[in-house]
Amino acid sequence: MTETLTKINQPRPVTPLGILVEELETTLKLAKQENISPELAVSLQKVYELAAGIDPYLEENTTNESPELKALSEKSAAEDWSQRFDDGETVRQLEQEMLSGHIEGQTLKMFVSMTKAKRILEIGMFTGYSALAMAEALPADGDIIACEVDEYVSEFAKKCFKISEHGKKIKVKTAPAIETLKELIDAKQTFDLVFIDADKGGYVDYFNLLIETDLLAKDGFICVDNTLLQGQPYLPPEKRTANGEAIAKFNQTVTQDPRVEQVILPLRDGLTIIKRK
Ligand SMILES: C[S@@+](CC[C@H](N)C(=O)[O-])C[C@H]1O[C@@H](n2cnc3c(N)ncnc32)[C@H](O)[C@@H]1O
Repeated sequence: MTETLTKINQPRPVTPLGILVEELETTLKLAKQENISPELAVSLQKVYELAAGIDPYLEENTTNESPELKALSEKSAAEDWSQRFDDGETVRQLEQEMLSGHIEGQTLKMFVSMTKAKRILEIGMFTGYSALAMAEALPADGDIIACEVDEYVSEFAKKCFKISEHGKKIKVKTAPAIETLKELIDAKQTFDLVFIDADKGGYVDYFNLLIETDLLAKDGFICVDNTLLQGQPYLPPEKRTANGEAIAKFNQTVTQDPRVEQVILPLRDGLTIIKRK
């Protein structure tokens, strides 16, 4: 491995749990400067250890990612995304934190195996981690259509797919996802599993298109990422960003929709699983 690939920037916390652990570290530091009771000190330490131990424990006890996924993840972390944006190579500011990673990738792989999905649609590919993770669980004649709006990151992902025997199952569509979805509907395409992980403001439209057409197979599943968006949907509404507001609206839309049933898994930044009733 080259020196550049091993020099990995540490991702900032972008999940409710990651943010909670960071806040607890600050709380502990502040508490140590105060004259707090030994009971409060013990209690705070216990709260911190309970929260901070979860992610490392999940990492330790989840099947390792493949060498190809590990390489893709390291290559994505080593890329200077701010520079690519400043140079006009990407159409928006991308960041390594967008990548789903080991635990979510393995979860998606499990869903593909459990549902015996053969056709997958991904809306929002970035450097291709989740697409390749799902491709690894697909049978040889399975396929994934991966939608990505950014040309630079599409090419980045395609290069990573070439080093995996499963990469050939992934077909990248570089265009706004809504256009690709409409093309797929016109072409009467149907998917067993759809993973939504793109612009949060588009989630409601993607969901409605999937449910109202045959794009989602009759007994198909939709997985939706970031549905806890750093805690914003359940924190005071006045503190929400535009993305937080979009996710709060999306969750409410799904909850009130009588055509579907769903569950939000508190995995990473929240992963919702939806099926038609
Ligand atoms: C969170 S990342 C996807 C991460 C990826 N699924 C993974 O697990 O590694 C979101 C991606 O969606 C793309 N995107 C944003 N808006 C889009 C749109 N309207 N159509 C297609 N892709 C879009 C962004 O360029 C970005 O690469």
